[in-house]
Amino acid sequence: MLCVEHIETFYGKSQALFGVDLCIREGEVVTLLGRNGMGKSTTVRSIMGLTPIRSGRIAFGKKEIHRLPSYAIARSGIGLVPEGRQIFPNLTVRENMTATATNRLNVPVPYTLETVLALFPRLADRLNHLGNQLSGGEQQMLAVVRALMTNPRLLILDEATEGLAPLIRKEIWQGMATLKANGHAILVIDKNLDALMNLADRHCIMENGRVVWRGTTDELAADEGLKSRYLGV
Ligand SMILES: Nc1ncnc2c1ncn2[C@@H]1O[C@H](COP(=O)(O)OP(=O)(O)OP(=O)(O)O)[C@@H](O)[C@H]1O
Repeated sequence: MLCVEHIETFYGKSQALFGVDLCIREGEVVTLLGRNGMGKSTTVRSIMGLTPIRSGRIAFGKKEIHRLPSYAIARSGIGLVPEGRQIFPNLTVRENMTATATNRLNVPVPYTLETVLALFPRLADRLNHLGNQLSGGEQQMLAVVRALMTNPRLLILDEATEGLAPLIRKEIWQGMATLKANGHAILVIDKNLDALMNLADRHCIMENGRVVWRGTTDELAADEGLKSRYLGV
């Protein structure tokens, strides 16, 4: 579904990615792991065209996307929940959910207010509140819901649970587990390794702009050294 092949990305003269490869198949949940500053967000920014790659190739389905502007990449079916929950603060929760809702890819059963609220029931009581009246966790759920309302084929979460209370985090992971059970493909970056081990099929560990390890959850669980070496846990 998503195929990232040997991409190199720069910030000005400074190279951040050195030949990153990453593949996500239909229905798969894949993580990008690694300490701070290793290139996880840059990989996501590269996929979304926010920091265009300098070399390599990115294909989504049958289409090459790496030369497209980021709005066109999003329209091709990738929903990003970026770091720092960028919801509309002066729109209500309901308006936030419907403002960008679309079904461009003609998904047979598109998300509706009801189906996304079933994933995050907490938001149902808040429909008429303004975005800026929500707690951080509720804003993050709203950011996920807003991405889902565009009916993406792939959802990307970049640090979606950063700084949230454990209970709220749990609710977000539960929502993600339901999405996975429904066959949704998800790329997830998070520091919450236990939750990721429960959720994900495969993991890629990044160090200094390269993927230095990839494997299944069982393989990651079996290798304590890996965790202390690359993840600091
Ligand atoms: N806007 C930017 N301008 C210049 N350099 C940047 C910029 N954003 C990131 N970098 C650099 O690119 C490298 C990769 O950073 P990136 O944010 O992708 O890492 P990360 O693994 O996502 O870490 P974090 O968890 O801290 O977000 C780092 O060396 C970082 O300093």
